[in-house]
Amino acid sequence: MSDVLAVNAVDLTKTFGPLTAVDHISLQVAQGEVYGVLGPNGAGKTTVLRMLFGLIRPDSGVLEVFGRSWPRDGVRTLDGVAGFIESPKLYPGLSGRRNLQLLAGLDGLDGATAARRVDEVLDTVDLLGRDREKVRGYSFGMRQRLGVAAALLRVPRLLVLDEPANGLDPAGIRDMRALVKRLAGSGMTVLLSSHDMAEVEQICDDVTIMRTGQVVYHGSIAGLRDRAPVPAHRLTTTDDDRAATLAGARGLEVEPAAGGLAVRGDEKALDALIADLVGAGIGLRGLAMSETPLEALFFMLTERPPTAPTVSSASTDPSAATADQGRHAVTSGARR
Ligand SMILES: Nc1ncnc2c1ncn2[C@@H]1O[C@H](COP(=O)(O)OP(=O)(O)OP(=O)(O)O)[C@@H](O)[C@H]1O
Repeated sequence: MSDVLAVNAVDLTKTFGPLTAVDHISLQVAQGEVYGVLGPNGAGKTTVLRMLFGLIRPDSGVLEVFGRSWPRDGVRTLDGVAGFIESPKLYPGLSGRRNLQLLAGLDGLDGATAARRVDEVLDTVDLLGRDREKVRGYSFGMRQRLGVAAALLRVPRLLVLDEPANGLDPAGIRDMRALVKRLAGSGMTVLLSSHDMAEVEQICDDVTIMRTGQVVYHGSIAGLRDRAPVPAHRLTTTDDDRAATLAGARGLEVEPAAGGLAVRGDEKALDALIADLVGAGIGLRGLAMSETPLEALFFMLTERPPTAPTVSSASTDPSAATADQGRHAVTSGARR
């Protein structure tokens, strides 16, 4: 495997009229890496992926895929790249298998090779057994997995998935995550966009977090964990007013929340609060973490005022790049 980056985006910017959808973003995805681009709706994730797939052109900046770029290499930029943006394009009136056979034919695979590859990829995405049914009858999750199968037909070096679990039910999310993990385990480079911190945490090695077109963090998931704040707990008691006073006295941040109080602060202080509640004769009806530490950090990064400084820093952690060193990658599954 060469040292060339799977994706190297430097200072990428894209505007739509007055809106700067992607604002001087940089990011690098090494070969073999599972890289997440994370952000809330409208952060600019899909716009980055569209630029990678050559569906739109950046206003400025450089975007290389395995060392190739659209202005220099045209459609060869997508050699070894597969995936899809938003949802895969499939023929609903044809079976899953037939869809894949057509695509294999378009890619010039001979009959025997095509048949073997189609079987392999159907097996990989767990659709063998349902492959002769029309796509029209597939669940949304099955369609997404068929889209991944279509991408895998080409034995890509880089697989780009745009929010692959978006809109899936819990079982569909579980299956899709398991599939992406399996692919990642096979050594394939994966670039995944998501708005779900838990998904990225489970699947990715490194992440770029975007907010309104800008990078607010990039670096390793491990580095992100080190920065995560104490998560909030949802506390429900028989007397929330007095419980709030006691929480405040213990130095905990407390605010009203649906069905009780949101309490944030040191775990020892939280333990002491429980003892205080018991001592004061206040009944405890519920105490549960209402977000994970990483979710707390994600909301902090993507919902605070935009003037706030970025969380990542170059400091001593080489994996924690600053925003102006930025990294990014995006893709879509356009077949050419
Ligand atoms: N073709 C376009 N014309 C005008 N505005 C656009 C266009 N494409 C995207 N935008 C705007 O650019 C911003 C970023 O959109 P983008 O789709 O990249 O975000 P995203 O992070 O992928 O969000 P989502 O998860 O909702 O898809 C949004 O404000 C969006 O409305």
